[in-house]
Order: sequence, then C-alpha cells, then structure tokens
Amino acid sequence: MENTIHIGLIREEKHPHDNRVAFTPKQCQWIMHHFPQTQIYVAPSPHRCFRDEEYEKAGAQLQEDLSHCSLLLGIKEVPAEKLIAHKTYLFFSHTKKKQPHNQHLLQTILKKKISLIDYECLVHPDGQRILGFGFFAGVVGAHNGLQAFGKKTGAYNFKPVHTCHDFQELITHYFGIKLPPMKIVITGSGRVAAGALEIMGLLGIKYLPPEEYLVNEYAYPVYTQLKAGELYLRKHDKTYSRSDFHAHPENYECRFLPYVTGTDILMNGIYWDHNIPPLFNANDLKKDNFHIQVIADITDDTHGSIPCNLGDSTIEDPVYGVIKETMEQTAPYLPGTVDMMCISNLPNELPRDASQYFGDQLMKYVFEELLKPQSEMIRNATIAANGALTDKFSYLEDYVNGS
Ligand SMILES: NC(=O)c1ccc[n+]([C@@H]2O[C@H](COP(=O)([O-])OP(=O)(O)OC[C@H]3O[C@@H](n4cnc5c(N)ncnc54)[C@H](O)[C@@H]3O)[C@@H](O)[C@H]2O)c1
Repeated sequence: MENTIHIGLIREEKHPHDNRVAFTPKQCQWIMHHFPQTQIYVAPSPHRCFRDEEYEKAGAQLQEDLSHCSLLLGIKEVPAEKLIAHKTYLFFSHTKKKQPHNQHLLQTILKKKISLIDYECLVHPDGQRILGFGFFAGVVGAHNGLQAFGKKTGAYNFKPVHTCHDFQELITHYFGIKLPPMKIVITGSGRVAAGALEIMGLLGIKYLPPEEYLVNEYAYPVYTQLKAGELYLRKHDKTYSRSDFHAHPENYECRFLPYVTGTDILMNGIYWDHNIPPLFNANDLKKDNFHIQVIADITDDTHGSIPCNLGDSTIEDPVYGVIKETMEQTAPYLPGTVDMMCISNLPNELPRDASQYFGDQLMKYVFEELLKPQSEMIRNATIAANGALTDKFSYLEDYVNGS
C-alpha cells in the first residue's frame, strides 16, 4: 500500500546487548490491527527477550535492512555508525544532560539529519514522564534485597529473578514462602517505590506508618515507606514543599537517621542528585547502632544518597559487602558488614514484563501522537530534526560543537 507507515524495531547493538524492546509481539499485532495503515518490521536479534519467531507469528516481518522504515524504535543508545540518515528514531539517547559519552552520538545524529525523539522527554501535560522502567526496577530490586537478607541470615532462599521466565513465574515462586520477622524501609514514592510495594504485597509483608514502625518490635515481617516529605524537612522552619525541595534541596535536612537502628533492609528508591543530603554519612555507618544489614540501592548512585554504594554490582554477581568501619569493599554475607545490591540495569532481569509495561505506555499515550503530522508532545521530546537542534534543546549547542 502506497500510504503504509513502515515502523522498524531495531536490534539493540550497544554492548552489553540489552534484552528489552519497545513493543512485544502481541503489541505489534494489536497495533497493526488497530492501525491498518502501519506495518511493523523487526530486525532479527539473538539477544532480545522475545524470539524472532514470536514476532513472525504475530504478523511482524523479520527484516535485517530497515532502511525503508520511516520510524525506528530502540531502547538504548544506537551506535553512531549504525544510524541510518534522514530517519526518525526513538530511544533513550542520554544526551539532554550533555553526557560526555554520548556527545559523538548527537553530533552524528545532526550530521545524518536524523530526527531524534527521546523517550525520557515524552511527558504528560502536567510534566510527568510517560515512559520509564522504574516499576520493574523496584520489583526486581526489592526481591534482590530480600534474597540477600535470606542468604545473609540463612533463614530462607529466593531464586534469582533472571532465572524466571517472567513476573508470573516469580509470583508462583513466592507461594508458601514464610519470611522471618524483619523490618524494611522503602524510600521514595515514584515508580521504583511502587514496584517495591508490589513485592511487599505479594509476600504479605505488613505496612506500618513510620511513627509506629520506629517505636515497636514485631513478630512478623513489616515495612514502612518514607516519601520525600517524611525524609526531608527545611532546616529553618521544619516544613516540606515539593516544589521548593526540588528547586533548593540544599536547604533541607535528612531525617533518616532514627531508622538505621531498627531496620534490617533498606530499599532505596528516592531520586538523588548532588545537592540532596545523603540518607546517612560514613560516620553514622561506623556507630554501634547502625543495624541495617542489607541495602538494595535501587536508585543506585555511586557515593550518592547511600554513601557506602561503592559502585555497581551486576546481575551475575549482585551483592558485595562493605566493612562499616573503613567503608571498604569485602565479600558478601559476612557478619557485621552491610551487604549492598547496586545493579544499574535491574529491569533486564524481567525483560519481558518490563518491555510489555513500557510498550503499553507507548501505545496508550504516544503512538497516535507519532502518527499525527503535528504533535506538541512529540515536538517537546524532539531533540534534533533536519540536522539542527530544536529550539527547546538549543542549550545543547556547545555540547554538539565539541566544547
Ligand atoms: N537501578 C536501576 O535499574 C534503576 C532503574 C530505573 C530507575 N532507577 C533510578 O531510581 C530512581 C527513582 O526512579 P523512579 O522511576 O521511581 O522515579 P520517579 O520520578 O517515578 O520517582 C522518584 C522519587 O523521587 C522524588 N523525586 C523526583 N524528582 C525529584 C527531584 N528533582 N528532586 C528531589 N526528589 C525528586 C519523587 O518525589 C519520587 O519519590 C531514579 O534515580 C532512577 O534513575 C534505577
């Protein structure tokens, strides 16, 4: 058909290869059914969490060469030499904060007159991001934190998430598991925290308001959630305002310290940047009352909100220990140490579900906008078009000019 819109799902080429994808086979089928003017092509990949045959079965065409497609969708940064000139690409470019390692990528995008729509910049009218993988990062991070505590105490055994086919299999794994008494703190209130809460629910871990959690002991596992307003108070008047905190976090103090004494596992899911005070400092870690045994640092900033995050761990080797007195790295699961789970690509442990969740949001909120000749949402997320930066991203001029 003359007016068919050809859409390509590219192969992830960045190393190590990502196993996620923008649309699952079922979603491709749904799209082609509901938008008969579209045809989806898929570049074969041995790394993707859905097999090539699953796409073929769903009616997508497997094709190595996607140069006839006008829209190309990926997940991670596309290596500059793989970019096809004059196309419209959607992926996470990690260029909007002038990340040095992607400067060449954006320069190439401009040179090849590519239109770049960055998933991270797609927002609802109220400014909330539409797409993200945080929920499954929270699910996997919470599981991994509990798994580490089970290994440290020898009280129970969880299998690694990445050995499960999907989330449903993980849920089945939880049937019949009885956890010992333990106290868990979850920080944050975004997608990551929502994923961690999902695990609390599945395992029947009881929620307690922070005030109760702090003062009581329990004969069963419990958790509390500390949102930004419970964690941070403005120094001079002990109040919290979300917009003021986001604009001037340096004026706020962190109220986490009372929780270090009675908590076994900390699941950290609150956003952090350099102006935000950490949850505790190196001296607090040395004190006798620092009782936390496992930290699942899902937010995962090295030396960030968790000072003893000494760098990333990996899906294959998910936990390292930290000696509290010296803050040196050691083997995991030793007595008297803090075990750190700091995996930076947690959603890759549940790639089928993470991809489906991502694709659902993309289908619901973005896809029709992409097909329109003009869309404010798409315009606001377009970093480059026709060989130039768009107005909104003109602040990247010095970055693309090499300075
Ligand atoms: N380890 C991983 O695999 C992985 C995966 C996804 C996300 N993350 C990280 O987890 C963290 C939370 O992600 P999320 O998806 O839940 O994000 P989110 O935006 O849904 O929620 C973030 C939380 O931090 C607070 N917050 C948001 N913006 C803030 C700001 N500018 N200043 C202060 N506080 C702010 C919010 O109130 C909320 O509680 C992020 O740092 C993200 O990069 C890690």
